[in-house]
Amino acid sequence: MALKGIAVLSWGDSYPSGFVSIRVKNLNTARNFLCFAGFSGNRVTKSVEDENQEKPTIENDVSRVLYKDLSLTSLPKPLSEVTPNNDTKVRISFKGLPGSYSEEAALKAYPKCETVHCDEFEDVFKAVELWVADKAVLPIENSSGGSVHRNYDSLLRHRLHITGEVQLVSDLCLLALPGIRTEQLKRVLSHPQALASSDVFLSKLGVSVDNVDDTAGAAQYVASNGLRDAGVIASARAAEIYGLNILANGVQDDPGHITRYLVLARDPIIPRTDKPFKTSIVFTLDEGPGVLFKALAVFASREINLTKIESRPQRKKPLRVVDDSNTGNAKYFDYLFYIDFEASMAEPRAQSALGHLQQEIVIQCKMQLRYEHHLMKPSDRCGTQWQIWTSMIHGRIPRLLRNVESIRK
Ligand SMILES: O=C(O)C(=O)C[C@]1(C(=O)O)C=C[C@@H](O)C=C1
Repeated sequence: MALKGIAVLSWGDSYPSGFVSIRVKNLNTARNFLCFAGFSGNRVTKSVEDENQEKPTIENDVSRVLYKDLSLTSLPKPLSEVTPNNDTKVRISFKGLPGSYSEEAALKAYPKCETVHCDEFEDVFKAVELWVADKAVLPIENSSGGSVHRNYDSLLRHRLHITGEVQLVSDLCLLALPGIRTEQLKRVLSHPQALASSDVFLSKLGVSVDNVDDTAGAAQYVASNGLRDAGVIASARAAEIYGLNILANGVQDDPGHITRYLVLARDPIIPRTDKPFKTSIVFTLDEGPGVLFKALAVFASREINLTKIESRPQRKKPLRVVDDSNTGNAKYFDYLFYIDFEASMAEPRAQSALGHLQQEIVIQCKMQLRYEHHLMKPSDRCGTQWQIWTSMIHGRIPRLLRNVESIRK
């Protein structure tokens, strides 16, 4: 596994957010229920960094591309090197090459950050877990393709906390080598999502399409191989970095095509009420009529707005009844339900909603919130990751840390 390249870029904003993890267990059915929750601010409101900073230049971008590979085997880095202070930049890991939309999202959130590009989503998480990066920026859904399911699944397998959210309107461009005209293109390379999002435009072009891992990777590939018959769907920044021309911009079918990214960190933030917060939870429910309805009603009855609901099969126990014998037994998938709602866990209505969910919808459940009291060092990361906040809210201490670990595997 290799993390390739580090970049320094600009702009952004960050959100206050914290992260909550809830775990519930239905003792009646001996079925484990897990809730897993987070906070994230629901919109970028203000840059945390000085806006009068030096803007990115081609020289900076090229040097970024030329950064030598980072090997995770040499990690973790000493704390002093990775802890941002007045003199050091926040390091943000993302999937893709410099010039990808994920990097743009990282720069939107943290204008002066140093970006750490990773080949795989797993590496994006690991970069933060191993202290190569301070935070990660991860696409979680987009307005045309919906949820990025694998990243929902990955959230449960890793120890990171959701601490913010960034939304990026992607202006998709058609790029090609200098001197190449649109009529000369026989194929177009890009990330499958970017290709899908510009389907109408590409159909009119009458070209074949090739999937590549990320939009900037496609730009780099065409540029470095001198492919004269190939175009790329990528950002204007990718054109600048890899020396391609922009033949057309705004080629996405939906002009307002938005990708929503999560900001992940090793430490959660403390829930507050002075800014808009979003809380994310994940749980499983017992089978039965109206159970999901009752679970959602705990929010509706408190006028808590839900912004997202997603369900994913529970991998460790995907089926409730397994019967291929045609005897009439139904097969049920066991699902994890992910819900985002607009409220801070510092608000009594959010506490009471989750308390209600815990006490009445999911019987005898346990709940815990992830909370970090102090800066973690690599050595005590595991031990302090799961500080108990539940006792402050619910007057009891969760006892199921072990099970929380197991659902991640
Ligand atoms: O390939 C990139 O540039 C990415 O950042 C990834 C990604 C995605 O994962 O959805 C982000 C936004 C674009 O619309 C297409 C691809």
